[in-house]
Amino acid sequence: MSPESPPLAQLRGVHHRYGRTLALDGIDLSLRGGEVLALLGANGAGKSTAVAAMLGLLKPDAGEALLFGRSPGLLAARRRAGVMLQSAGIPENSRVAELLALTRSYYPSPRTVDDCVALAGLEGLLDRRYGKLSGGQQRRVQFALAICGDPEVLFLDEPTTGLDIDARQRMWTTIRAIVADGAAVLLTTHYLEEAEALADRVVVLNRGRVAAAGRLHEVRALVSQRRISCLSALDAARISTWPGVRSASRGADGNPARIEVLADDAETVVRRLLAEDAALSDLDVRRAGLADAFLEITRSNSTDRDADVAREAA
Ligand SMILES: Nc1ncnc2c1ncn2[C@@H]1O[C@H](COP(=O)(O)OP(=O)(O)OP(=O)(O)O)[C@@H](O)[C@H]1O
Repeated sequence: MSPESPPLAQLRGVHHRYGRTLALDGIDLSLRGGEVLALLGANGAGKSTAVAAMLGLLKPDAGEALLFGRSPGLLAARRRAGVMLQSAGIPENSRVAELLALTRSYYPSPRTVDDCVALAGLEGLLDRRYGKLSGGQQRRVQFALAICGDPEVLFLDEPTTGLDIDARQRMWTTIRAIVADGAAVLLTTHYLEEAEALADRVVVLNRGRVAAAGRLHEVRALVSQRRISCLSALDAARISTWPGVRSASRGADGNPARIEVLADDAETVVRRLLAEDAALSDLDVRRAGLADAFLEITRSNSTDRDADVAREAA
């Protein structure tokens, strides 16, 4: 993937309201071949609305959506894209094999049925009626329908919700293989470890605006905090009052001997920990993960926005 390659899917300055609710407030997004872009945000942040606009399922009030440089409503553009949405609207009485055959028929050069079964984990499910499958099995069928056309762009709206760990890992493996072949994937997820495992780039939405965007490590680096972990008998409540410490807790990983400290100034805090507890052991210091970054970005963004609103109201 090169930053110069033209975007396969794009939103430009998109605004959208549902009645009085401002769902998208000037969003720019672009998705290029060979990358996974993770769209993150709290409930109601605008992720599904952004995906719907990219697919031409809703017409934004302002701005434009482009799929392969064209209107996303055009059949020619849609036949190069695969979609897995939260509400699938799949007929319950149909058998999985029929659903797969019908969806494959929409695409010019679909994957073989065997490939779809292997990639989506549909072994033993082809003769079953969709409505009789478990939630996780239905999710796998939806994934198979999304990838069966061998699409160049794949939209996955919370694809692994309801999947067990094995099924989730398998879907991740398939997504990685599809991207390695040059496709682009737009993924919305509430599982930050999913974004961490798959995404090249991350866009964090907050109240319909882009709160942060960048490569995974750049977004993570927006958070200067470090997570310090060690075995120590020191009092966690007392550590949490030290300068440079955001929080301290004991036994977070189930081990009552372990203390975890979230610190802005890791070096000073580590020096003091070592000075106060000569028996301290198993020290580990790491950059805060995407989950910490996400929380901090959305929290500080909300605070800024609240301040804006308060200023406007004044
Ligand atoms: N059809 C609709 N009619 C009215 N309001 C809507 C509609 N769809 C979404 N909204 C509102 O628009 C905002 C953005 O919703 P959206 O579904 O895009 O968020 P999301 O980030 O996908 O949330 P979630 O993580 O819960 O799926 C929310 O305030 C939501 O209540």
